[in-house]
Amino acid sequence: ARSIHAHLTCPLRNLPGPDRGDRVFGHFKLLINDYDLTNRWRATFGTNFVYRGLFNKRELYTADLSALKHILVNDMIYQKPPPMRQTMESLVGNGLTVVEGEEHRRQRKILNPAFSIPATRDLTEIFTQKSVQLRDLWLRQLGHADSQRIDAFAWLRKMTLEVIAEAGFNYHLNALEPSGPPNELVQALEKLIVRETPRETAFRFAQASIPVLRLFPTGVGKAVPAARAEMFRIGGRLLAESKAAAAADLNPFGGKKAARRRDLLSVMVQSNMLDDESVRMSDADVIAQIPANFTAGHDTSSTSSAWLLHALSLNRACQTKLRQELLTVHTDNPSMDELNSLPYLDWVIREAMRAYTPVATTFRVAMQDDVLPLSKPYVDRHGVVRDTIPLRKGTLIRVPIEAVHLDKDIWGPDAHEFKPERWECIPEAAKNIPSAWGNLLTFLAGPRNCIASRFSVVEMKSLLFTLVRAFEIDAAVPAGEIIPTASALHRPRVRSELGKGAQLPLVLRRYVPVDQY
Ligand code: HEM
Repeated sequence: ARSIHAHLTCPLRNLPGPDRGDRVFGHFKLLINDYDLTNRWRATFGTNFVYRGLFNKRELYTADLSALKHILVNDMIYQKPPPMRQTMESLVGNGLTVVEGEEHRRQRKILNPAFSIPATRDLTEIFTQKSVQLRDLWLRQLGHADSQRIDAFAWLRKMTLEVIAEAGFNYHLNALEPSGPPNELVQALEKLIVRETPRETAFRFAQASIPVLRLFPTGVGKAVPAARAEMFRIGGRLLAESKAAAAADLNPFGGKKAARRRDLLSVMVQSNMLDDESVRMSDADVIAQIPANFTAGHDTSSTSSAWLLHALSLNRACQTKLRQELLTVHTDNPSMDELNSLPYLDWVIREAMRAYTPVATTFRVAMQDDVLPLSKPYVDRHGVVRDTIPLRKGTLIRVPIEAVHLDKDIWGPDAHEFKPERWECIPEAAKNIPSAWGNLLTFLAGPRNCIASRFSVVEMKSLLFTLVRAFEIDAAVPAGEIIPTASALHRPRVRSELGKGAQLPLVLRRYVPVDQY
């Protein structure tokens, strides 16, 4: 009776939106199969609408900038949804991506120095080294041929995994080494790439609300224990090594001082040696940061870099202009400051992160009743104009990052086009987007923004710097053939080869300066 009453009096019931969906799945099955569905609903119902989640429960979509700002800034009220947290927690333990409230603030304070400007400056050498390694591997594949087709996404996955392992935890993977033995961590992560059926995904979500269902793991749930055990075993070993290195560094009789280690793990270990208890973490919590950052940083980085190359492959003029700028730098190993001094490189990255948003969606749940402010009023199902959205505790909210990036009211009629030059003078409306970087929601905003935004942007700059100076990059399939996956992270795939999963075929040619022909 209580749930029927809650349904009938739900404050979202008057919002516009699609007809109620399946009795059990609501619109859930449609949403996890169709990457464009919410965009079409948005075009029909406007900036704020209601749709149905599992068990036909009403969920809110809002792309209103004031509402989004309110949600993202008030992290104590709006938290990650239990199914999202539960899957992550079972995998990574209590790392930064999982914890909420005061514990999140505490962990974030301890981890922030590892992602500061000086720390990123030190890590740039690793970004460049790995980019050069990838460039040389591609050159070797090209051999004496005029051109070579590659799956750039598969290579970028390996390269970004190496970067995060080394820059994050001083861990050497050799994932880019084609003839090397298989690596234990790569194998652990691969165990997690499980293709779930929509039914299995729905069941996993239902497990968050109905604990007894957790006795029956399926899909990802089945793969998690083995992968988690492996990651924590490796994490424990890395922590022991990092502690030994820090101790050797402190010991005046320990012989030659170890080179100062800047990786994330070393920063945490050093912080644990300070007297201030508020910046100390237990060993278990330190170890939990390793899988937390691997999972948060690996797929996102490879996906973002893939879309960057895709954007350039479709825009030869922009690629040439970028190459001209990059060739003005007379070194193969630019510093972070040299990379940051290249304006066109910066525009290209911002524009690719806008036009091809990697993390397209995230979700929050209201932990208490609240009222969302709106920057523009909306008209409800009965024709009444409303200027706020009241919410009940437990309401799930879809944060449509991609929709904000492609909003014609914000970016103008050419919002869907890739035009780096727009960053010379962005529209006033774009300055109202809540943001942690570049007037975009790529790295979200507020206290839970991506801790590694600086790290990721410099990594992408290093990669483009190295690859665009060496290769001319073309699309291997017609433009409309590359579409995103329907997941929250939009990986690239080929429309006519969906069975192959995520991939990005590209054609490479060695770049030869005109005067060397
Ligand atoms: C271009 C690549 C990346 C993109 C687009 C990206 C995007 C994001 C987004 C949108 C969030 C917020 C998710 C949410 O709260 O719902 C996030 C959080 C996070 N990201 Fe990234 N990320 C990237 C790379 C990385 C890397 C390389 C690392 C680690 C080295 C990393 C570590 C994290 C962590 C730890 C959080 C949680 C922060 C917190 O809750 O305080 N990310 N990222």
